Order: sequence, then C-alpha cells, then structure tokens
Amino acid sequence: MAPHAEAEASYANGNGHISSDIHKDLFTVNSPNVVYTETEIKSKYTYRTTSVTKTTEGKYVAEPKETVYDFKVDRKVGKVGMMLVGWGGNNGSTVTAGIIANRRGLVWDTREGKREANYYGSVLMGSTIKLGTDSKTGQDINIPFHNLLPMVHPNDLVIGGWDISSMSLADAMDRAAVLEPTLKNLVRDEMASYKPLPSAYYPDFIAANQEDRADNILEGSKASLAHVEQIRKDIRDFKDANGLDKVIVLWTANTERYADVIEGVNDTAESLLRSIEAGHDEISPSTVFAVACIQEGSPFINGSPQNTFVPGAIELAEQYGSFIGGDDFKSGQTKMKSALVDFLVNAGIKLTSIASYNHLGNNDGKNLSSQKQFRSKEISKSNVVDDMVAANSVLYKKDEHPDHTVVIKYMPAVGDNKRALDEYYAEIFMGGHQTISLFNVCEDSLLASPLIIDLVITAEMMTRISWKSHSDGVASKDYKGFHSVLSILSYMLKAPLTPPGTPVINALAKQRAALTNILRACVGLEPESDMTLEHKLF
Ligand SMILES: NC(=O)c1ccc[n+]([C@@H]2O[C@H](COP(=O)([O-])OP(=O)(O)OC[C@H]3O[C@@H](n4cnc5c(N)ncnc54)[C@H](O)[C@@H]3O)[C@@H](O)[C@H]2O)c1
Ligand SMILES: O=P([O-])([O-])O[C@@H]1[C@@H](O)[C@H](O)[C@@H](O)[C@H](O)[C@@H]1O
Repeated sequence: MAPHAEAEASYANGNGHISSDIHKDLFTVNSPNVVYTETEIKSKYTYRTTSVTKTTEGKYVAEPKETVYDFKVDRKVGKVGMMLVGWGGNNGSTVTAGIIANRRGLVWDTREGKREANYYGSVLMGSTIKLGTDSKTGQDINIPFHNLLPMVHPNDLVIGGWDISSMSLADAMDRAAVLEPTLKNLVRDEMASYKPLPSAYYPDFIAANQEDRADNILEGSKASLAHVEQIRKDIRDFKDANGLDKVIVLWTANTERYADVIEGVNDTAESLLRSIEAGHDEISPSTVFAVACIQEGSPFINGSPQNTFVPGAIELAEQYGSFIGGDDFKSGQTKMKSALVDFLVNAGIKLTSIASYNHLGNNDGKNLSSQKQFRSKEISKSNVVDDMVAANSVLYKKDEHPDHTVVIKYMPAVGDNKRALDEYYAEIFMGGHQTISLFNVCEDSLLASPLIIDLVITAEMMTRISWKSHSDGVASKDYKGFHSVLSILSYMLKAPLTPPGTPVINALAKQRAALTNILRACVGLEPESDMTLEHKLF
C-alpha cells in the first residue's frame, strides 16, 4: 500500500482526512543528525551566520559563525481547541463556518457555479515549500507546507470563544453578510448551536457605536481579578468539556484604543497584576485576556492593532514561559505593501511616497470610524515599511523615509468588501519617476480567516518544539521552549511583536523564509536556498 494510503488507513479520524503526524508519511530525513522515535523528532542543526565588525577605518570584517542547536519536536499533536475573543464578529463567524465546511467537504451553488470548501489564503494549508531537488532529475520537489512538521489540521480544531454580543454564530454569520446563502444554509444548524461566552467589556476602549451590541458582558466595566479568573475558568471548562490537550486563544474582537504605558501601572508584571486587582481604568479587555491566558498557559495571539502587550504583559509571559504573539492580521492592503515595498527598495528604486486609502462597510470599519480606534490601526499600517527603508542606506539617508499616509473611511454600502486604493511614487534612473496605482478589493474576512488558522496552527506547533544549544561541543543540559514572544508569527501580522530589544522584520519574503527555515531546521534540513549551484557549476 502506498505510504500515503497507509497513512489514510491508520490516521483517518472519522473526518475523512489524515490528522496527527502527516509528516511521518510524506518524507523522512535520512541524516546522522536526525533521529525519529515514535514520539519525537530530534535533530542536530548547525546554524550558520556572519558576524560583522566595523574597523576604526570604517571598514567591515565579516566572519562566518557556526552555532549548533539540538531541536526536539513532540510528534503527538493531541486534541486542540481554538477560542476566539470576538467569536461573533465577521472574522470569527466566517472562520468557524469555513472550518465546518472543510470538515464536512461541503459543495454549494453560487452564481458562478459550484464551489468547494478550501483553505486558500492559508500559507500552511494552501502553499508549498521546496523540500529539495530530485536526486535523478535535479528538478525541485515541492511539498505542501503543512507536511513539513506534525501540525494540527484545522478540520480537527474544536472552536469556542467569547463575544460581548449574545448572538448565536448562525445569526452572527447572517449579520456579517460575508458568505453565500447556499453555504450558510448548509452550516446553519451547527452554527446555531454555538453561543459565545460573556466577555469583559470596558466601553472606553472601543468605539461608542459598539455599545448596542454589548448584551453579553461580565459584571464590571473595568479590569478586575474576577474577570481574569472567569476567563481562566472558561478556558479550563472548555478544555475539560471537549477533552482537549491544549487551547489556543486568539483576539479577533474590535480594535481598542492604545493604552497609556504608565510606570507603576502596567510597565512590569507586578504593577500590571496590582493594577488589575485595583481595577485601574487603563487596563484594557485585551490585556486582561492576555494575562488570563498567560497564567493559564494558553498561547494568546492578538489579531488587532492595539498595544495589548504592554511591557508588564510581556514580562509576565516571560515569567510564566507562556506564548504570546501579535499584532494585527496582515490580510490585504498591508500584505501587498510589505511585498511591493520590499521589491521596489531592493530593486534600487527610491520609493518617495505611499498613499494608502481604503473604505469598508463592516462593523470593523464602523469601530474604526472612531478616531482613537483608527489611530491604533494607522500605527500598525504605517510602520510596515520601516525595516526595508532603514536597510537601504544607498537610497535613504539616516532617518529619511518615504511620505506615507493611511486613510480609512466607513462606507456601509460595501460591507466586508474593502476597497483599497494605493499610490506608490518613486524616483528612478536619471530623474525619472515611476507611479504605481493599485485598486485592490479585499473581502476582508475571507482574507483574515485563513490567517487565524495559520496563527493558531503555528502557535500550537511551537508548544511542541524545544531546543538546546551546544557550547564548546557540549550540549546544554535541558531543552527549553522558544522565547515567549512568538516572532515566528510575523508573516501573518502587520506589526510583528518581537522579544524586547530584537529587530522587527516586515518584508513579506523574509518573514516567510524565517517561518519555513526555522521549521526546516527542526527536522535537520538546511535553509531553503535558491542558489541552485547544481545547475550552474557543471
Ligand atoms: N481583514 C480583516 O478582517 C482584518 C485585518 C486585520 C485586522 N483585523 C482586525 O480583526 C478584528 C476583528 O475584525 P472583524 O471584521 O471580525 O470585526 P467585527 O467588528 O465584525 O468583530 C469584532 C467582534 O468583537 C466583539 N467584541 C468587541 N469587544 C469585545 C470584547 N471585549 N470581548 C469579546 N468580544 C468583543 C464584537 O461584538 C464583534 O462581534 C478587528 O480588530 C480588526 O481590526 C481584521
Ligand atoms: O490588512 P489590511 O488590508 O492592510 O488592513 C485592513 C484595513 O485596510 C481595514 O481598513 C481594516 O478594517 C482591517 O481591519 C484591516 O486592518
């Protein structure tokens, strides 16, 4: 029986697809540095970098460096829960319906004909990576990204969550007006059975125009230990009720205003916990969720632009060894920007102006029509070019950067189908100019939902990867997890959160390469190289 078919027989879990360790069935790495056991993949990996020193004459000395790591991957994925904050929103209801449709292999009628459930737009479920080259023909061998390591299949995710709106997921799906009625009707019964848990609602953090939705809230309009404990209990109850091994929590609720970072209030783990107990009004619902998840040991990801992870929250995550990640899904206009700016600047074209306008008519747009909430989004949408510009001292003097403006308008008529209009203006050879004008219709929730899946799958995977380093040829004693701040998630995010003091990378290609190559290293494979010397040196 073909290995894949064998896998089908041994892993089909009643949903008609292979779950658990798909990796084991598609490829193995034949290397003295990689060991497979029933429960683990262990690899010894040499990380090669170049250390650069500047001389007194202003020259550089480049020195190749090697660091040896041991990686260990737990092959047992287990049963995974995904709890969404803002579950009844456009993204929350859409991703839930999408997973149900995929799990059941649904096909529905549309004006353009029949459509099948898919995971398009998910980098893990919809794209491939180059495993290597064929030993005989030299041709690239590309495999589905999700086969690189054991990953939870989204069809297996058990979904729950919270919302300040009490609407069932079926009614929320109708309110969202994202999916075709023919599809909605196929998932309606299951969606109607889903009811969001009541949530923490502090009116000052989101637009006043959201108040009419807030009929499903916990008692108290400011941070409190009671809210933290209730959220922790909700996670435990969800885990117990569904026999889960772990729960990943993701914020897809409304964009909040920025919280002021205040010494003695939220600048340290201790001050943050004290402020929550005191009901300080500068502690946001999203930070309360982050604290609850950190203390419960559930990875927490922020899909919105606000500064949920105030310094105290990051310190708390480090103290607990819990994973956090964010901020703000990178779904459409900004995703395009992070690819286009990378291309232009790295082609030696001097981008001098970026005008980003968009209008949309969903509830997110309604919330963003309030200045304080828009400001959170403006920040995350504006900073995305900083690293690419700063890296090119040929085009830009120190602190020089393109003009960059971000405009978002609320236009109810277009609903979830955001219209993004961008103009990129650049200087080219000998005083010439290049003007690129883009009109990009982004069906926002259909672009964001696959990112939610990628963020949750990756965060879960990181809970099963540990490492230790070698010094003078001797490996350190114990394995440990990656840093609490999961910067590996940056490909899916506009404003990637990184460990304090480490650089932020926004260039889309670099972000995907980091995700790919870190996971390749976990099975002892070298970084993906497009040198193809084998096709040049012969
Ligand atoms: N393409 C995209 O859709 C995209 C891209 C990047 C970021 N985002 C961000 O994702 C978030 C969700 O987007 P959406 O289109 O689903 O918005 P939405 O307004 O449809 O959904 C947000 C949901 O959160 C709920 N909510 C608000 N405060 C809450 C709280 N304290 N606790 C629990 N629930 C709460 C609301 O009732 C609503 O149901 C927004 O912050 C948005 O900026 C979306
Ligand atoms: O990801 P992206 O398309 O650049 O940005 C989007 C904005 O253009 C949109 O106005 C906002 O409502 C979405 O939440 C999202 O942030």
